[in-house]
Amino acid sequence: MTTSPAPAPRIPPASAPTVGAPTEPPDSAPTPGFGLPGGAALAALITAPGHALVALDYDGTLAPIMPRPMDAAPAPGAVDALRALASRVGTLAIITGRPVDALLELTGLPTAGAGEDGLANLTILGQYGLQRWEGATGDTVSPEPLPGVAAVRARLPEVLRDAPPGVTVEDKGQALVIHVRRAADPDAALGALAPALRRLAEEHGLEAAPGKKVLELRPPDHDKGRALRELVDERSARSVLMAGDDLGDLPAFDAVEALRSTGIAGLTVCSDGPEVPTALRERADLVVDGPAGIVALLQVLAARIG
Ligand SMILES: O=P(O)(O)OC[C@H]1O[C@H](O[C@H]2O[C@H](CO)[C@@H](O)[C@H](O)[C@H]2O)[C@H](O)[C@@H](O)[C@@H]1O
Repeated sequence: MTTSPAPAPRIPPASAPTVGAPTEPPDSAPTPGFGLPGGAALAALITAPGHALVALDYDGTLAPIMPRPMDAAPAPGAVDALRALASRVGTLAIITGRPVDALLELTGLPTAGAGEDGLANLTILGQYGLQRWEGATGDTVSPEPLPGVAAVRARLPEVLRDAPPGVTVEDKGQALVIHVRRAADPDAALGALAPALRRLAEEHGLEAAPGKKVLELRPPDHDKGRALRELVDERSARSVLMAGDDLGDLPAFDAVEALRSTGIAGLTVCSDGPEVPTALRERADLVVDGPAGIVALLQVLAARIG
């Protein structure tokens, strides 16, 4: 006989400020049902916020999924919640597949002199950690793209010659994303294109990483797990929260679990929705209802930290 693990506690957005673990007094035991170790991490985050690192994915977590990438604006209240939390925790990070410049444009966060705007503790790790933006300075560090990216870019028109209408390419400079969401049958389109795209990526030293109605052709050896681990080490964080919604966030969930074994309290949060992979939902300590639920959680955290 097999048994399923108990589902993670779920906090609906509207009631997040009044129910569940985030409203527990910091010095109380975790809410029954909101079990350790996630509850311990939440308590640590609230009682010692200066040593906490809060990391958030963007698409599907801080912003609702949209048909076109350029339309994915932050959820209502998300930017205000980020601002509120940035001045209250040791490190606030957005760890995203997006390029830094696209993220700054979508969120409207300042591009320079951000420290003056209460965002000194905000770090953006773009393109799965390849790029880095610091709120304290407004500076972005971004390496040269791998040569394989240009080679793949040149070959893509030929590989996508017979792709159905609605298949598009997002060129991120360091990576190329094939989007099928606007095809008549997205899953069929991706199924038909994926083998050739995977071969193309492999030929040029890139990896093909699946996501929500996309296949990303991107440099290997950079994922959100590595990005999160390195930031936690650098900041000597004692507690870490990671929130995400897609397969690209799983390595960061792995990192949180590995960090727990080193004594760092960790909490994984799933921003739930119709396309969230089961593997991610099942791994989360806490499940909230999409970006609205994430915003409510961030608001509660900011309020509890005070
Ligand atoms: O790590 P993330 O911040 O979640 O970024 C991952 C990818 O997200 C974007 O694609 C996803 O969101 C789009 C807009 O809602 C949607 O149209 C698409 O189907 C989703 O897969 C983004 O376009 C990619 O570059 C990111 O890598």
